[in-house]
Parts: sequence; C-alpha cells; structure tokens
Amino acid sequence: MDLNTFCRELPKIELHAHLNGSLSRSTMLQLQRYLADFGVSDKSNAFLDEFQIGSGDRRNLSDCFQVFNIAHSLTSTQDTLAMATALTLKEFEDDGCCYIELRSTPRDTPHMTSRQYIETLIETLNTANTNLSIISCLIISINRGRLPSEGDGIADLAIEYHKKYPNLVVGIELSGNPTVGKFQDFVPALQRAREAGLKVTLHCGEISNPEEVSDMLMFKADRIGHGICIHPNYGGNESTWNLLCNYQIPVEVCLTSNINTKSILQYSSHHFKELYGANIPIILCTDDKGVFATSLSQEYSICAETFGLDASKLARLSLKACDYIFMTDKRKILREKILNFINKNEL
Ligand SMILES: CNc1ncnc2c1ncn2[C@@H]1O[C@H](COP(=O)(O)O)[C@@H](O)[C@H]1O
Ligand SMILES: [Zn+2]
Repeated sequence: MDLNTFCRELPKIELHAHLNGSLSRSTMLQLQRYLADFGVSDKSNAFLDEFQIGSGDRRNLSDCFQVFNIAHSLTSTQDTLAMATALTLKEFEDDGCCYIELRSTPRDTPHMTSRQYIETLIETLNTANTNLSIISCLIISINRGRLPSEGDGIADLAIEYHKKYPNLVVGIELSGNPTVGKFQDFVPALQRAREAGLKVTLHCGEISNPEEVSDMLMFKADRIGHGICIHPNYGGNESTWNLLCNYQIPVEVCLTSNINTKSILQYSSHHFKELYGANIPIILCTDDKGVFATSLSQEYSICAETFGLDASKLARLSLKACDYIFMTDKRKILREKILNFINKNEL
C-alpha cells in the first residue's frame, strides 16, 4: 500500500477543524447555487477562485482572516449552514476520519440568530450521527477579535446547549486573529463554561507573545491549538516551554495551516519535531481544510514524509489521539477501531 492510500485508510481523529474554514470548493459552489436559486445575495462570486490558498502565494496569517468572510456569506442562512455542515462531515468521513470535533463561531446574520446558528449545527450533527459512520460533535468557538461581552453571550449559549445535549456540545474554544484582542478578557467566560462541564481548547502561540502564552498554559486548558511560539527556538522562551513540558497539554498540530500562514517557513522546520521529541501529546489536525486545500490524510502523509514516521508510528499517533477527545465515552470504541486496523495490517 502506498503512503497516501495508507493514510486515507487509517481511521483518524480530527480535533481541530473550523467549519467555515473547512468548506471545499465543491461545497462552496453548491451553496452559491442554492443561494442564487433563492435570490439571496452573497459576496462569494468575485472571490471564490481566490479562496483556497495555493502554494507559493503571498498571504500571511492576518490576510487569512479576510478569506473567512467569503465562507461566512455562504453560510448565512439556516439551510446553507446545514448543507455546509453535512457536506463537510461527509468529506471527512470519505477521507477515513472516524471521529470529528467540529468547531464553529455562532453569529447573528440577516437570516438567523446565534441561537438558531447553534440549533442548526446541533440538528445537522444529530442527523449525521444516525446517517454516517463518522462520530461528530461540536466545540463552540469564541472569536477573540470580538468584544468580551459577545464571548460571554456565546459561553451562556454553550452552557445552555451543553446541558441539553451533553453528548453533542462538548467544548468551547478561543480562536480568531491572534493579533487582535486579549486572552485575559475572555477568561471569565471560558472559566464559567469549564465549571459547567465543557472542555476547553485555546489557540495558543500562533504569534510570539510569551506573556499571553504563559497565561494560557497556566489556565491549563484541556488542549491547545498550534502551540508554535512556545519553544525558545520558535518565539517562545524557556519558561513557556517548561510550562508545556510540565503540564503535558495535548497540542493540536496543523502542519499545512502553519506553512500557509507563514508561521513556519518549511515543513522540516516545524515544531512537531520538538513536541514529538519531548513526548508532548500531539494530535494531527487540518484547521481549515478548505482554505488551505488539505485533508486529514494529507496531513498524516506530510508528517510521515517530513519526519520519517513509518506506518506503525503513524497509526499509533492516530491511536493516541483517542485519549484526548472531548467525548470521553467514545474513547474505548475508537481505540478498538484503530487497534483493529493496526492488528489487521500487522503494524
Ligand atoms: C489559521 N489559523 C486560525 N487561527 C485562529 N482562528 C482561526 C484560524 N482559522 C480559523 N479560525 C477561526 O475560525 C473562523 C472560521 O470558522 P467558523 O466561522 O468559526 O466556523 C474564523 O473566522 C476564525 O475566527
Ligand atoms: Zn484553528
């Protein structure tokens, strides 16, 4: 079996996927057509060709945040939001993903409220859990670029829907443009959600800001995303690196995302090496598979090629990811599924 086929067949766990960054070109075209048929205007026409970030482009991290507006204009109705979610889950399943924690930022649009946004996602995930083999659940996102009061409102909704659907609304996370907003302003909302039983993951160290990174690590989130500027060689310092090593906080590693946003110059100099070497728990994830034109199996494949991981090591990376999922009651069944694959392929 060649590497790409192996990576697709390996049952995988996706723990860091933003819904609106995950829309493939084909999904966006379907949404565009649907909106046009119903006479709803969107601003995707002029930009769709530019949406996916190809290799050799000149966009940096900040520029990336503008491209999300295009996806947002396509998912502004309950119908298209549901379609986008269902199609995206199916694509993850087709790529050999057996469990996904999809994340998204509830927002008011001209056609729905934040509450309806969450309800649409819950309904779609529920249906997907009966119709598809992939197990899916929801992490609710807070955008650090918005006002802390908006974060409070989202935390309230997350807590309310976690109580109603504890097996579906499993976590809360902080994301958004890392150059905007302050982590500390969102701590009360995140803390409240945590006390209500939601798990927490934070985008941490996307840019160099050792003070904020220290605060985030000391918050002891259940997981962090990216974790780039933590090691002293990558814009962190001894103290931030020691905190991560001592707390052993699992890191959602998004290789292609980090390359495309220019946070890392080449795959071979990615901090995966340092994290793996220090035995920090790692989960390979896509971040925004639509924007960065990647897939979870491609991320596994790139990881294997760049860091010389053989099939057995790659499969064990996927197996280990089960320990860090937020739907804790699914750990056993997922472990068994991946172990079966390992045994069948004598890895
Ligand atoms: C590239 N690295 C990243 N760093 C930080 N936040 C990111 C991100 N990629 C995506 N998002 C966050 O996810 C939103 C889109 O999905 P949803 O509308 O929530 O489904 C973006 O607006 C941003 O807030
Ligand atoms: Zn992200």
